Order: sequence, then C-alpha cells, then structure tokens
Amino acid sequence: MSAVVFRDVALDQGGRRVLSGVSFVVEPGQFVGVLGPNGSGKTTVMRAIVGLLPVTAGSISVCGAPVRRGNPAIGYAPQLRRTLADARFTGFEVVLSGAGGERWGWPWASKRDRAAAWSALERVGGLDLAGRPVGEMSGGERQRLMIAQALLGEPRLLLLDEPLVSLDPARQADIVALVASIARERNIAVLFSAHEVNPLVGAIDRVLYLARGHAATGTIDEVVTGPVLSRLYGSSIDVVRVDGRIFVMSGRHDVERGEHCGHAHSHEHAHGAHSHGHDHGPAGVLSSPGSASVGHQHRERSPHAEL
Ligand SMILES: Nc1ncnc2c1ncn2[C@@H]1O[C@H](COP(=O)(O)OP(=O)(O)OP(=O)(O)O)[C@@H](O)[C@H]1O
Repeated sequence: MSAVVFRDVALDQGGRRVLSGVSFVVEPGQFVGVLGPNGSGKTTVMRAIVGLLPVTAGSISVCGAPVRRGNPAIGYAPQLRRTLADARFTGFEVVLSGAGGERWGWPWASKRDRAAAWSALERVGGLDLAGRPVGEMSGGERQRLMIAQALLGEPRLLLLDEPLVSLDPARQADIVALVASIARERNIAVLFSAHEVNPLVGAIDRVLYLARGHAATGTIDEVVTGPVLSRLYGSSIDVVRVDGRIFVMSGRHDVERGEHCGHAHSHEHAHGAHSHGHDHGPAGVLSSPGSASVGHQHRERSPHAEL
C-alpha cells in the first residue's frame, strides 16, 4: 500500500491556486526530496497531506485511506518557528509535548508517552538535549527535537518541512543522514522539503520538484535536468554539475540558491547549444512539465510544540 498518492490534485491558499494537476506516488520507505523555489507550494503539499488544507480538486490518500486530520500514521515536523526561541522548556518537554496533541502534556503524560519521548530523543542522538532549555539550543539541536517529536507514535510517513534551514553544511549532512537511516531502519516514507538538492544527493530516492503551480517527479537524474526544469519553470534552465554538486541556473542566476555565479562548466542544456552570459530571464512562467513523471496520520501537534 502506497504511503501517499496524489491524483490530479489542485490546492488553493487564500483563494489563489497554488498547485494544479499534481499527481505522484510515494511508496513505503521512500525518501523523497520536495524541492522548489520560495512559494512554490512545498508547505502547501504537506499541509494538505495532514488535512490542514482541503483539496480543491483531485484526491489524496495516505496509507490507503483518505486524508484526515490527526492521522497517527503521519509524523509532521512543520517549519522551525522562532516563537519559542527563548523558551525555557527543556528538550524533553518539547518532545513529550508532541504526544499531548492539543496541549502541553508533560504534567499529565503517561509512563508510555514518557518512554516514547525518551526513545525518540535517543534515536535522534538527542539525549543530551533532554534537560537543556530550547532557547539555548542551536538550529541543528532544535531540528533533532522536531524530528524526535515527529517520530512519536511510530508513524509510517514523516513530513519534514525545511529541516535544513539555517544549518551549516556539516549539520545539514548530519540531519539528512539521520533521517535517511531512520527511514531505512523503520521503512518510513519521508517527504523532506529543501531549497536545494545538493544536501540530499546520495540520500533521497526521488524528488518532487514544484515550480509555478506544477510538479515533476522522478529520480534526481530524471528530474533535475535542463529539459524537465525548463518545462517546469517555463523558461530556459541549465543544470550545471560541478565536482558532484548540482546548480540549477537561469542564465547566471542560481535559481535554488538565489545567487548569481559565473561558472564555466559542463552544462546540460535545455535547448541545445547556446552561448553563456546572456540572461534567460526570471525562472518563471509555468508550462506543463514533461518527461520525467510529471503532472503532477498525522497527530496534530500542539502549536506550542513548534519551535
Ligand atoms: N495562509 C495563506 N494565505 C494565503 N496564501 C498563502 C497562505 N499560505 C501560503 N500562501 C501562499 O501559497 C503559496 C505557496 O506557499 P508555500 O508556503 O506552500 O510555499 P513553499 O514552497 O513552502 O515556500 P517556502 O520555500 O518559502 O517555505 C505562496 O504563494 C504563499 O504566499
């Protein structure tokens, strides 16, 4: 039974169409990188899977059942928030709060929930964080707490929204390796959103690439190519590979990293040979994507449990 199935899904936010015609399947144990520029709909997809956002058209199923709020098969780590940046809550309390659902649970938490919180902390290598105030933790340490919290209840599907934000490359690699090993060992499917593909290379099985309202899905080699991304972005995109790193370029602009650069390397061109140094224009206007397959239980956490 597939972990997630999207069939011709359209999703709106604030009355505006964010995604349409999105179809993809995530199988049990698959580690999927959800990529795309700011505002492309990565969070929107996750919110729809946990039932926080209604589907406008099409259908979504999770572990063979229609979407429903509070689905225990899903562990969801929303984007790290700053709201508790100076909180005095300890790491253990934050993880345990995930077992409480709508409210902070620790004063009333059962022995079982406490044992599960300890076990989750241990699995993410966070036992030393148990007694420390969250406000004094680094981004990577907080991210471990979020993952530990998402693991409570032994989910079949993990949704991790931008767990690499503001981490340095070494800490990013640690988090990716941690998630990959948990997914493998427990056969958990993972949707892991990120702004660029490089930290995920070698760890993910597939990508779900979102841009301008549509999605392309497949392996990195199938999707992160000039032709596929040019169709998805609706403008000419070059995929540049340098020393094992992948750059998604619109002219001299790196569309994933939001940087300009002047590499002169081997390119995979969307439209055959062309000269460099010209501007392809903004990564832009969406057209229907192409060849790579394209188209396109969550326990609700206490809002206080979001860091
Ligand atoms: N509550 C909301 N009301 C109206 N529009 C929203 C709301 N939440 C998100 N949007 C819009 O929906 C689109 C998709 O947003 P979403 O947060 O899913 O993108 P994202 O790919 O996760 O972006 P980022 O990488 O910046 O986190 C954006 O245009 C955003 O402005």
